[in-house]
Amino acid sequence: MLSKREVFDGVPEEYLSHKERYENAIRNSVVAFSLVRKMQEEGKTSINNYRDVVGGLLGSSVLRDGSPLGLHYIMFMPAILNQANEEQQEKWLPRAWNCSIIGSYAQTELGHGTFIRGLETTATYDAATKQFVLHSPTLTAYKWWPGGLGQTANYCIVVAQLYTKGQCHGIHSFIIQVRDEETHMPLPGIKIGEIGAKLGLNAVNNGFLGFDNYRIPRTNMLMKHAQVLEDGTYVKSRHSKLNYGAMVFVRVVIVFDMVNYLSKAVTIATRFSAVRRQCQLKAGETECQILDYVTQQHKLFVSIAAAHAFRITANKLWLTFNEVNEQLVEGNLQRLPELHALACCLKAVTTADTAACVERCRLACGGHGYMMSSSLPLTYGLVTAACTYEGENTVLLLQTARFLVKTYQQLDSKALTPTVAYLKTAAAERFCVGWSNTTEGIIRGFQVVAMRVIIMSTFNEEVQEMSRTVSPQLKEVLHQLVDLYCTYWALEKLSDLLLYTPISQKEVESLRLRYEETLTNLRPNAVGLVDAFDLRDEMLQSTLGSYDGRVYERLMEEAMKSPLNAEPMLQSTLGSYDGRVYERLMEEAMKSPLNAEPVNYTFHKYLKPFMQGKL
Ligand SMILES: CCCCCCCC/C=C\CCCCC/C=C/C(=O)SCCNC(=O)CCNC(=O)[C@H](O)C(C)(C)COP(=O)(O)OP(=O)(O)OC[C@H]1O[C@@H](n2cnc3c(N)ncnc32)[C@H](O)[C@@H]1OP(=O)(O)O
Ligand SMILES: Cc1cc2nc3c(=O)[nH]c(=O)nc-3n(C[C@H](O)[C@H](O)[C@H](O)COP(=O)(O)OP(=O)(O)OC[C@H]3O[C@@H](n4cnc5c(N)ncnc54)[C@H](O)[C@@H]3O)c2cc1C
Repeated sequence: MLSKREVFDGVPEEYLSHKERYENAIRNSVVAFSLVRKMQEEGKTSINNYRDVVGGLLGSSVLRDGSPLGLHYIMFMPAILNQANEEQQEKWLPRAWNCSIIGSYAQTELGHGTFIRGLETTATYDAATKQFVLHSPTLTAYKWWPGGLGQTANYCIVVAQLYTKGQCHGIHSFIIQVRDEETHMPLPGIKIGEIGAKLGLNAVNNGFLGFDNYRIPRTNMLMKHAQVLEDGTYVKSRHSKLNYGAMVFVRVVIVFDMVNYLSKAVTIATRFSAVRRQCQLKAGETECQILDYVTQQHKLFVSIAAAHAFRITANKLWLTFNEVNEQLVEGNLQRLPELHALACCLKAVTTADTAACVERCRLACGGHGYMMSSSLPLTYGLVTAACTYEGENTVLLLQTARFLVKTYQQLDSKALTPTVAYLKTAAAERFCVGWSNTTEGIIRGFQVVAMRVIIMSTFNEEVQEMSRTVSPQLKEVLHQLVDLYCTYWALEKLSDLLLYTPISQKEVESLRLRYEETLTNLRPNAVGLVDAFDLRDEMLQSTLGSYDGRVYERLMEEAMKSPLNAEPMLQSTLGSYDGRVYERLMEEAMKSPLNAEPVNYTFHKYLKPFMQGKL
């Protein structure tokens, strides 16, 4: 059995080189995912329910800056489940599930990420040989970003423009072997490497991939929805967007991911705020806990409420995802647009809010929040990436807007799907809804705003669910969180409410008072509420947020681990750009020490034994 960090034991990741981080990540990942394989063998996890197990590992301290094996579970396997026919699933899923092959998901190119109908990689069918010819016609056609592709994966799902009989049929997915399973060398016609250092997720090994007339069997096109017959005849899918299914799944999973990161960040900041004493409320008194300042409560408490709101929302979205997918299996596509719009909206809103809240948690901790040892900068780097990947937030909100506008236009002619039924009520009240400073009144106000601007998603609090399953004391606190979350956003979006609802100045003033009262009411339970997230110190990995409150001792212990305290200068800086973006990006990528060698030693020492089940 491998020891967790046999080479770099005791040296925090921040002090490892780019190459050492990758080697460390491979070592930690094969140890971590050997556990998943053990759980498979014991029947404790299966292909259809491994989300929580893998999610727990990917959010854990062992893989705190991502994993080169993450995309294998997050997109490679779900894409096979979602887009391969039964015969293809029988061939590929068992090997993917026991990790005898490691996959990635290659859709984005140097030149295109959002506009996927503009992707340039081509897959041209050759009926004479019953093969597809994959080709990257330009540098901008190179796949760029796929997680794990740099030095780790030997297969990947590639999204390419399908050509057969001289006609283009748009983007489709193909499963493609990119490296030799024995030697791990790139196969002939494959140009592959890693893209270089990033703001965060530097253990993910994001890669680039170019094809030079690379041939694959016809049966490597994923054919659950659309097919190409042996003679080159194209059979189209029931719905052109069924091929986009893998992205919908990941957007749903990202909402759960945000709950984990937001809970961690606000636990760290709230506990630190209970330990940290700074300045006096009254001259001559002892310095007070910074958690007693209303300004600190304003910074932090809405994040506690948001973590609960996002968790309830994520669970509801997961239920909707499964409901709609069961209907898709039966051929009922009616709710697919609603699921797409929901997944877009909630991925965009939860990632943007979480990134803002995590940054606010860092700022609430003063200088100590800026230390890597606090874990807040690392957490920010992880969540801010989610605002971009799996669909850039602006673009996804536009997709939701498109769905809401279409729904509004069909308001009188079409039955509304569950999540937009409120539009009928808001319309019926002809926007003259009376205002009340209650949770229900605020939600109704936002429904009216949404009705008017048709781009606000509404907030669907599960208050009833709480009243059935919690004690009166807990219900009171949870109601305080609901109140806080609603009054916070009512005050944040006051301009919309003033524009579109009859809220009066007097009611705004009482709303403000109510907000501060709620902060005060929540104060006694603030630490208890973050303790309730039940995040162990090993998960938080933070000098500021440890359960025992020994903040200063931990800060000093961590500082003494810096090699700078043991020896003189380290590090150097990188060159700057001259405006030739794609060529410069590729040149910079090639500077990565990982690309200096065709196969990193960790393949033969760790990855290959892991894939062969010998670990
Ligand atoms: C399982 C284990 C999990 C463990 C947990 C792990 C924890 C870690 C969690 C997360 C880590 C995630 C790591 C992810 C790494 C990143 C991967 C990537 O980034 S992969 C690449 C992602 N790329 C994108 O998302 C591209 C974004 N662009 C698009 O999606 C599309 O271009 C578009 C913006 C939607 C536009 O598409 P298109 O031009 O084709 O459409 P339009 O012409 O605009 O027409 C829109 C109509 O099409 C419908 N539509 C669009 N998309 C979909 C869809 N996905 N599903 C259904 N319908 C769709 C839309 O409704 C419109 O319909 P109409 O209005 O015409 O009726
Ligand atoms: C950490 C990380 C991991 C990733 N992993 C993967 C992976 O494993 N596999 C993969 O295939 N991809 C991956 N990606 C790529 C990711 O999916 C793309 O970065 C994302 O889709 C955005 O595309 P882009 O970067 O080309 O930006 P662009 O599409 O060029 O967008 C740039 C900006 O232009 C604006 N914009 C673009 N289109 C519009 C529009 N229609 N309306 C208004 N504004 C617009 C937006 O402000 C946007 O931010 C990853 C990205 C990151 C950051």
